[in-house]
Amino acid sequence: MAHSYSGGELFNEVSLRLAPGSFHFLTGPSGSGKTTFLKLCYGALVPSSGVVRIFDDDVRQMSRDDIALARRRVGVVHQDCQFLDHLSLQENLALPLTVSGHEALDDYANLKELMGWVGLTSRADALPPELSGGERQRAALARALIMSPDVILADEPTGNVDWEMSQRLLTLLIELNRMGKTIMIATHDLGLIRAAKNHVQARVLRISERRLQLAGADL
Ligand SMILES: Nc1ncnc2c1ncn2[C@@H]1O[C@H](COP(=O)(O)OP(=O)(O)OP(=O)(O)O)[C@@H](O)[C@H]1O
Repeated sequence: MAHSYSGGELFNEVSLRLAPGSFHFLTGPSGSGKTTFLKLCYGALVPSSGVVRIFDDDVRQMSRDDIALARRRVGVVHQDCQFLDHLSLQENLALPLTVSGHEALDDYANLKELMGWVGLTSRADALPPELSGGERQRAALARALIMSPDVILADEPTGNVDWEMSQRLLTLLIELNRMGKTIMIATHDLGLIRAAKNHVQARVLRISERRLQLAGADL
């Protein structure tokens, strides 16, 4: 698969399969294409050439409805964690359930349980602008989990938080992987990757010179 924007080719000859239950890190310099790669993985972009399959289906052959259905199985933790500022945190998190008319949360009995899991019970009624950076990051993770996804793609989930909070978020992501979820984390933070490797078998991929390369053990 290859992808270009009008500014030029970002990567070519990229080939990757995210095996169910695997844990991957995606790293590379700023602007190398990490966010773009994640967008290709969840069907927000189609590749300029080659094939991207989401759960075995070729994105190009999928209707918008097919992609929307597949997207329910993929939780995305966005870099900029956008929330609706006039709704409480709890209301924001419930939105995907309301919009889809579905009751997901299979791994958690209810929204309260999920909020407890990410340590945000006491902030349920807060408005998003009232949350700290770390609370927003945990809220973004919780929102990605509402539809009980099989795969979690996290774009810099520990950006803008201190080391202790990034460890807390990492612990949550490792716990999700132990529950059987497939995880891919795009990050600049090599310290985070090193910390993770003490607890989970993770492959580290690096976008470099328009290729996706397996990073060496010397990270
Ligand atoms: N929609 C777009 N149209 C044109 N160019 C884009 C678009 N989105 C991203 N780019 C460009 O593609 C390149 C890769 O962007 P991307 O956000 O994927 O990189 P990144 O590795 O995630 O960067 P960072 O680490 O800074 O978040 C950048 O040069 C960016 O300006």
